[in-house]
Amino acid sequence: MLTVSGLLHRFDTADANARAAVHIPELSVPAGRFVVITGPSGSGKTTLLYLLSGLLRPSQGSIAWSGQDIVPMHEGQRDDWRRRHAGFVFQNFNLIEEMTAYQNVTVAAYFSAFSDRQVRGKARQLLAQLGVPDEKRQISSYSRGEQQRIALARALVFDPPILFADEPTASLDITNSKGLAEQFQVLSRAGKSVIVVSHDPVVIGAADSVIRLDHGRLVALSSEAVA
Ligand SMILES: Nc1ncnc2c1ncn2[C@@H]1O[C@H](COP(=O)(O)OP(=O)(O)OP(=O)(O)O)[C@@H](O)[C@H]1O
Repeated sequence: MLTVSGLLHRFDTADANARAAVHIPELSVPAGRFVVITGPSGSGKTTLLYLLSGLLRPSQGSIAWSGQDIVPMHEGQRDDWRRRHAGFVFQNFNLIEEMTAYQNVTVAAYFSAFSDRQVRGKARQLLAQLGVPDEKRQISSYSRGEQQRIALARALVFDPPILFADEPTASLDITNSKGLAEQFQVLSRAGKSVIVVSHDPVVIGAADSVIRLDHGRLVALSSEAVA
């Protein structure tokens, strides 16, 4: 369960009258939902995603995941919270070119509490499940759709309860976009909270709830799941 209260973020901290990039008085989302954040360019979508995932600390307000407010946490505590709770998928995949698919999925294991064996098994299982050929070749030789699925496998390797994605289908064709949107549905049905910034009608159409922003404010909610 996500509960947001009095959330406000200004990038220009010197000017108290500067327009807030994000201002959301109240929002709550039950756990295990596939939620899309959409809206025009500059409306605050990425800023909201970064706030909800603890990558950015708001100027004011609280952001509680399962009752735990991440805003008062020190940076190290927030890093630790993210490691244990969140996976990320980005528009440009952010994969390491010189590594294989499997190495990309397992690279963060060095910094985790998981055993090598657990991570190795999970990585192979995810690559197989997502239909990515697990071969010893460089990332650049994989198709864009395969690269995004490798990035998804990497985000899921520690089995986080929350998945964040920022425009994950922006460089995919319609078939791969549909495939990824279906994966998000599968993950949310399995109990994960999936929070995705997207303009893509395919992704928006697949979501349980849609949060529409304009000038940093929530202007529409598509479902009663979000209140
Ligand atoms: N680091 C920053 N410093 C100052 N202003 C910022 C910063 N990051 C974002 N902004 C501003 O905050 C507002 C919201 O930006 P944000 O990137 O969240 O919008 P968006 O809806 O994700 O846009 P797009 O769809 O174009 O990616 C914009 O006016 C942007 O210029």
